[in-house]
Amino acid sequence: MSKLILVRHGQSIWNDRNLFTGWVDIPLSQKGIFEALNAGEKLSKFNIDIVYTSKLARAIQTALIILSKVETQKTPLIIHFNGKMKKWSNYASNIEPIPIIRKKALNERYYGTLQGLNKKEVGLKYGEQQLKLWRRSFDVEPPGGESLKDNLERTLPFFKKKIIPDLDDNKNVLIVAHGNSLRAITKYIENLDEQQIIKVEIPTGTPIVYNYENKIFKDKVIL
Ligand SMILES: O=C(O)[C@H](O)COP(=O)(O)O
Repeated sequence: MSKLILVRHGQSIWNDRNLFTGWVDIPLSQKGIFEALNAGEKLSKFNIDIVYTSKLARAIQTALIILSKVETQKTPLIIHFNGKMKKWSNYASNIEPIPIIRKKALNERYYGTLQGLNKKEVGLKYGEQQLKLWRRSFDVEPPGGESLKDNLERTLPFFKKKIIPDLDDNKNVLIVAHGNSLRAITKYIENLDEQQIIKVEIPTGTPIVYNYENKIFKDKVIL
């Protein structure tokens, strides 16, 4: 049996200001740093074998803070896949690494021209109903951006191709990502339909743990 742990990054500076963020690469707020530390404390006794994050700083920052709290002799190691960084930085003969793999597939949903706008002001300008459609419908795209369906179509192939095999290999996997990329994964592993996923909210800095055995996700616990 293996474990899958999902964590949405801690609060970012733009979460705090209620701005659409998407792919804008905003770091954690002070509260977000505390949330990440708190998540790390909750996960301190977990034996984490591999970590996946998005390419965005708020997820990477959260993952590194969590790993600073995990009690292990292993060494967190950010994996680089290109050029000299690949050749020169992944050398780790005497250490047992916890590889940290950063992938665009796990990025937040791209919010298009809404990025940087205040969510409340968008609601006042376009109406609450439109705001809700842009934020929580399954397949309505925000202007120039990705719907949850689009997000799911880039996140799930990666999840199935790379992360499921790790779980099948009995590795305990931590994914630190975003509200919508984690909703996409949740839809798949909990077998939710398009109506059910609309209501799912993923809180910041809160570990969600599943046991995985014989291709089945079970025993969900929110820490
Ligand atoms: O990108 C953002 O603004 C948030 O991280 C997620 O926003 P949402 O809850 O409006 O989808």
